[in-house]
Amino acid sequence: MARLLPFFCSSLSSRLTASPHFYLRSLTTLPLVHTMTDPVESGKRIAAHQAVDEYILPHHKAVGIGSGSTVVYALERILQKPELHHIVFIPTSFQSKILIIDGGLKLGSIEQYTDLDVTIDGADEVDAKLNAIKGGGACQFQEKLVAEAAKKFVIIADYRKKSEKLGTQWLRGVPIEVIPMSYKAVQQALQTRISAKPETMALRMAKMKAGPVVTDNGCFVIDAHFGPIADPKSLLRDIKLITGVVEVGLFCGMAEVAFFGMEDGNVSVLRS
Ligand SMILES: O=C(CO)[C@H](O)[C@H](O)COP(=O)(O)O
Repeated sequence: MARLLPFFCSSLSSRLTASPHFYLRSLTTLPLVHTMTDPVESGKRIAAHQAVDEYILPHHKAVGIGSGSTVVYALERILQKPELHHIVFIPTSFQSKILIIDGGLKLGSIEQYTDLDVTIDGADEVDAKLNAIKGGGACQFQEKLVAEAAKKFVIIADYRKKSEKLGTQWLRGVPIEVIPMSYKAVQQALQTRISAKPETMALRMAKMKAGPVVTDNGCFVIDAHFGPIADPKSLLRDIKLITGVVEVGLFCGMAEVAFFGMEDGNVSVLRS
């Protein structure tokens, strides 16, 4: 686990380019380090462990697994609980598929399992009404698909993600997945056709590769920052109506609960 941490402390883009086998080997073969000095990593872990303990239960049959660095701690907890190992786990990205496989857990697909007991996932920002910005790892389409298939959608995050209003903590913008040939048209429409104007907007570029980030679905991502978002649902609706938009990283009215690992070592739980 200790070797796993520097990898996940690195930037989102390097997360996408580094080999997932690196941390999965660490997850399954290295002794776990139980004392953590980094409050962010420790926050992710305590939130993830408590959420798994409360929401992933031995009678469950199919569970969705989100993407990102916090989800690794959910997998860590699942691996510690043999009574959960009969469950089929449904990934939301290449990253979470490899996590499930290398953890020796049962892998299913969203085509096989359309009704899930619960989906557990990280987030980039969560407001007081449990609306969330997601897609920092460019996985928002599959994450939304798998979250919508679940009876319960559970968010796990560290204290930095907790906010009163979306757009005030996560300043990189709302991730918008688009069909590649449409990215210019979508950028133009974002400036002219929706009521909330983006303050900043950029095509997400890859690191260690010339050109844009390409999602697991072969699409591009535009990050559009709108400042504090007054009405996340109506912004979501407006953006989705733009031709070329595949999915928007605004998850409105979906989460049943969010677990935030706080700096003081406690977990703050926000329920709907
Ligand atoms: O939405 C996501 C990926 O598309 C992640 O869940 C989100 O970016 C949070 O990541 P992390 O747990 O690494 O902070």
